[in-house]
Amino acid sequence: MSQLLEVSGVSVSFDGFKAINNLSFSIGPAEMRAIIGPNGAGKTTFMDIVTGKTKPDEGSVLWGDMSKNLIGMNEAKIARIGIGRKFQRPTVFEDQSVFENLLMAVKNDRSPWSVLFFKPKFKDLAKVEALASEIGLSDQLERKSGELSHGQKQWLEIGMLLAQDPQLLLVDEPAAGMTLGEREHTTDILKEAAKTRAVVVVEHDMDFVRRLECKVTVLHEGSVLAEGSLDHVTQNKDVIDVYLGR
Ligand SMILES: Nc1ncnc2c1ncn2[C@@H]1O[C@H](COP(=O)(O)OP(=O)(O)OP(=O)(O)O)[C@@H](O)[C@H]1O
Repeated sequence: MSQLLEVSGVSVSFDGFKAINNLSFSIGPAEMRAIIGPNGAGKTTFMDIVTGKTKPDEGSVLWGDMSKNLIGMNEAKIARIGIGRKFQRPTVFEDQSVFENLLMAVKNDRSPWSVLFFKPKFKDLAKVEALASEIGLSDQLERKSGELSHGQKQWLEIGMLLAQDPQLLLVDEPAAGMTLGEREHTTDILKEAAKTRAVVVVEHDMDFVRRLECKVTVLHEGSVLAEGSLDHVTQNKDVIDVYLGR
C-alpha cells in the first residue's frame, strides 16, 4: 500500500536527552492509527515534528507522493499542504455561534470580524451544514460556542479542522475530560473522518483506543516498541513491562 506519511530515522535531543530516537514508521492515506505509550515516550514531540513546530536533528518525514520532506517546512506551509492538528484544549471562539465558528473555518479566516462583513455563498452554507451534521451539532448551530459542553466544543473544533479538508488529522488525547457518551460520539466522528483521510490519535484511554478498531503504534523512549492490533500489542511483554503493567 502506498503511504501518505513516512517517518524515517528521525531523532531529536533536548539538552542532550534523546526525546525521539531513530523513529521510523508510516501511515497510509485513509487510515486510522492510534499512538500510545507511557508519559515522556515522545508522542507529543512526534506530532511537533510532523507539524513543523520542532525540527529534528536527523531523519526525514516524507509526505504525499513522497517527493516532499516536511522537515525544514514552516508550520503554516505544513498546514496548507493538508496536515491539521487538534490540541487537547479546544480553541473555539466562545462568543461566536457554532455556525459562525464553522463558517470562519470554511472561509479559512479565523477572525471573528470576517463573518460580520461577509455574505456567505450557497456552497459555504452547504458546507457548514454538512460539517455540522458530521460532528452531530446540526441542532446547535445558533448556540454560542461558549455555552456548549466540553465534548461539544471538541467536536466543533474537529469540525473546524475538517473544514480545511486535511489529508492528515493529528488528534491529541480527545477522550480527556469527556463523558462515556461523548467519547463514543467522538469515536464515531473520527472513524467517519478516517474513511477519506488519515487520522492519527494519541490517547491513553485504552477503551477509547479499542473502539477506534485500528492499528496501534506503541512508542517508548522515542522509538516504536510494538505495532499491530490492540490485542497484539497489549499482549507484548515489553509493552506490559513499560506501559500497561505499571
Ligand atoms: N521543548 C522541550 N525541551 C526539553 N525537553 C522536552 C521538550 N519537549 C519534550 N521534552 C522531553 O522529551 C520527552 C518526550 O516528551 P513528549 O511530551 O513528547 O512525551 P509524550 O509521550 O507526549 O508524553 P505524555 O504522554 O506525558 O504527553 C520528555 O522527557 C519531555 O520532558
